[in-house]
Order: sequence, then C-alpha cells, then structure tokens
Amino acid sequence: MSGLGAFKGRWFVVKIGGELAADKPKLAASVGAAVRAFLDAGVRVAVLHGGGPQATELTQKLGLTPRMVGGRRVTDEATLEVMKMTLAGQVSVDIAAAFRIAGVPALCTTGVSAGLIDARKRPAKVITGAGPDPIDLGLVGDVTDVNVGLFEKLSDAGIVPVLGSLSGDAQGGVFNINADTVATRVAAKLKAAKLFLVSNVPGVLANKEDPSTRLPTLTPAEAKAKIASGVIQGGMIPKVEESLAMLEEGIEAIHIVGISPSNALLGEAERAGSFGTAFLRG
Ligand SMILES: Nc1ncnc2c1ncn2[C@@H]1O[C@H](COP(=O)(O)OP(=O)(O)O)[C@@H](O)[C@H]1O
Ligand SMILES: CC(=O)N[C@@H](CCC(=O)OP(=O)(O)O)C(=O)O
Repeated sequence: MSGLGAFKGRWFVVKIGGELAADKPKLAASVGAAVRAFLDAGVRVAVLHGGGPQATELTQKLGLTPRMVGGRRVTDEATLEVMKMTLAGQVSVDIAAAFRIAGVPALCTTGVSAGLIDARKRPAKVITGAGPDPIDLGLVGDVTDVNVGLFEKLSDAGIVPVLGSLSGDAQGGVFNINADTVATRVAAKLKAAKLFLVSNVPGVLANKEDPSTRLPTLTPAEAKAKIASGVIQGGMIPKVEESLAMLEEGIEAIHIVGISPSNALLGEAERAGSFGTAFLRG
C-alpha cells in the first residue's frame, strides 16, 4: 500500500490538457491508471479537461481565425459553438473511452450539467503579456459557484465526474473557461488535498524546448520571475498564475506533470517534485 492512504476521503483534482485525449491507450496507461490507484486508496477524484488544440483545429477547418490572448481564447458566438462541439463532444467521448480501458467509472459531461460549475461573464481585465489595457474575451466566464454536494454524491456512488471546461448560469448562459482555471476553482471549493495539471510537457521547463530542464519545485517569487523574463510563455502562463493563486488560498499541493513515463502522475502524487513541478509556498 502506498502513501496515498493518507489522503483517504480527501479530494484529488486532476486536469487533463486536451491534447492528451488524442492517444487513448497512452491516456489510459498514465492518467487512467493513476486515477484507478487513487480510487483504490479511497481518495475522491474529480477530473477537469480542456480541448484547446482540438478547438483551434476545428475553428480553422470552419474557416474562422482562432484568437488567443495570454493563453485565453477570445470567444464569440461562433467560437462558443466550436467549444461545445469539441469539449462536450470529441474530447469528452475520447476521455470516457480511455477511462474505460483503465477501469475508471467516469461520467463525462461539462460544468453546465446540473449546475456543477456556475459562472458569469468575465468583465474586461488586464491580461498578463497582453499590454496595459483591459481586454474583453467575449463569452468567457469566471467561476461563481461549484456544486460541492453533487460532486460528493457522485463520488459516494463510486463515480468520477469528468468535466469539460464549459460552465453555465441559471438563465441558460454558457461560458468558455480556461480548463486550468476551472480546475483550480473546483479544487479550492472541494478543499482538495492535491491538484494535478497534467499536460503535454513534464512540468515547467527552464528551456521549453528541452524536456530534460524540468524544474522540480518553484516558489511564487521564482515563478513570477520566470513569467516576467519570458521563460514561461503561452499556455503555461495561466497554469502557473492559477497555481500561485491557489497557494495564496491555502491549498498546499499543486503539481504540473506530464504523461511520460506513464507512471509520472502516480509517482508525483507519492513524492512531490519526483516527476513534475511542485509549487511551494515561498
Ligand atoms: N517554461 C515552460 N515550460 C514548459 N512549457 C512551456 C513553458 N513555456 C511555455 N510552455 C508551453 O506551454 C504548453 C503547455 O500549455 P498548454 O498547451 O496550454 O497545455 P494544456 O493543453 O495541457 O493546458 C507547452 O506545450 C509549452 O509549449
Ligand atoms: C477561455 C479559454 O481559453 N478556454 C479554453 C478552454 C479549453 C482549454 O483550456 O483547453 P486546454 O486545457 O487543452 O488548453 C480554450 O478555449 O482553449
């Protein structure tokens, strides 16, 4: 029995980057196997997923031009339709299939369902790396509430909720939210013991082109300096910013980790910094 037993009854929140859904056997052997091990240790698990690369590809196929600002997608009506097709469609079904291979009873939907994740439109805001003026991202939301009771009921029934990062409101509104952001909000509301942001890179890298330059740990000061100097760019910016915000809220363990080798997530859960990047209070 591993050290995971110490987390019996607590929540682990796992966020899967959209790109990882493309290879079902690999996703099953890495994230699927780790989630199975968490469940076997009595840990409660909630999964959030993105689908950014698939959404960008479909946007282009439809003759539209994707626009990202500081790692966030500018979301007009047409783009929101694309997000529904990819997050609630292709990516959701592929993750459900991968979890079946791993023997994980996953219920795959989005945060819109049954008010699992409530949101409201995000007001125009200054975005890191995108100049001094506030930017309106369109139909992008901020999480306002998480239905913790329903997460607990699903978990009590042995079901793992797996949610694409769309959320809604009681008036029928639907909003696109960066999946890292949703994951951090859900982790905070569930008072999760650990949050894992599982991506296509092994962690935060000192040189983003070289996987051997993984930084095992980062303090807030180090992370902010790496954003300011341009070492951390693009989609890694929201991951790191959200992780730092989580630390400020008192969540003790946030890990950015990859899926190679396949035991990376499980290993990182057992020993922080062993396979990914763990954020430490400064
Ligand atoms: N310092 C860095 N270390 C690792 N990845 C980085 C870094 N800076 C930028 N990146 C980029 O961030 C990407 C991960 O963000 P993103 O594509 O949004 O992942 P996900 O889809 O898993 O949320 C990596 O593929 C990499 O290209
Ligand atoms: C507002 C915003 O940026 N939403 C994201 C949601 C998907 C996502 O985060 O996907 P990954 O985790 O695969 O990057 C987007 O539209 O790309």
